[in-house]
Amino acid sequence: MSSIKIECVASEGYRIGESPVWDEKERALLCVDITGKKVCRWSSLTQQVQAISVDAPVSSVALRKSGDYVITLGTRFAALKWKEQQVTTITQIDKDKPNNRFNDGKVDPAGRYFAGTMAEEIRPAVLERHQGSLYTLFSDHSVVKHFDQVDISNGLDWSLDHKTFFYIDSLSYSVDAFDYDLQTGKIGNRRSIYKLEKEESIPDGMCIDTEGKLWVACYDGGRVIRLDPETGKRLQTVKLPVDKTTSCCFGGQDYSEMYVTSARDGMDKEWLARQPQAGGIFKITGLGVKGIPPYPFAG
Ligand SMILES: O=C(O)[C@H](O)[C@@H](O)[C@H](O)[C@H](O)CO
Ligand SMILES: [Zn+2]
Repeated sequence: MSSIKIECVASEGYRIGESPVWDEKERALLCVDITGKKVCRWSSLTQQVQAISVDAPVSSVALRKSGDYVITLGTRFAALKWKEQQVTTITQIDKDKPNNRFNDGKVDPAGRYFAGTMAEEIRPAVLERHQGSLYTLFSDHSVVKHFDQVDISNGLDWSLDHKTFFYIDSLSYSVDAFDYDLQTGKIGNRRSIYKLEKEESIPDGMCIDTEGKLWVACYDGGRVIRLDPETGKRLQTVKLPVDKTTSCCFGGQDYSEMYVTSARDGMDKEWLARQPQAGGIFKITGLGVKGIPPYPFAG
């Protein structure tokens, strides 16, 4: 049995830290602070964070095949050049919904950028319901909407055989699966594979490991849970020293470390005093399982 170690590697105190992605080339962890309107990069070599401020809530970041990054910014898909600190809009969605913004996003194994939207929150998990949709940005920069009526579009990933798409609409308290067609990027046959237990609270970001098991960050649950999508059983719980754990990814040497982002929005003074690391980035080692490299956007 391996021994699990949890370390806060960046205590920047992000308002809503999200979308951790390992950038192997830079040996760095990318992430965003959604309401803090920042894209951040923590270098494992220097242990320092660099941040680029942007003009709207930035909800996810992904690698790009041609180098640099793509982001979801407000209701836009955009390109981000890191060195130049330059943001260029690729395309805009939800134009008829001025109160919407993108939330979590991730690139599929064929290089398409999936990301969903939600209404802006009044406070955590309180918002106008059913306003969100799930979108895909293709490499030719065309966009497809898969479905609407989403509350809080969140975690997403693909099975190792690329035949299943996993997805979380947070307020359904469920982790769902769809059949996935890698050739076309189409999804279908939605079903629930896991319903969160009360103390697990709200399902948020997620990622898959090399054994095909899902890791889900539980917002207000202060933990990540490992699920078997085949049996619908929870296999493991790893608790963190903060309640608002938002998302997770694997990174580091051979993708053997897990990185977990967290938030502090919605916490009062007393709560923050009890959890001074809220909004930090955590590194978990000793899990005894690895992840897979993130796919870069092909466009
Ligand atoms: O991190 C996200 O994905 C959202 O943008 C957050 O706001 C939380 O998930 C939400 O508050 C929990 O329900
Ligand atoms: Zn999220």
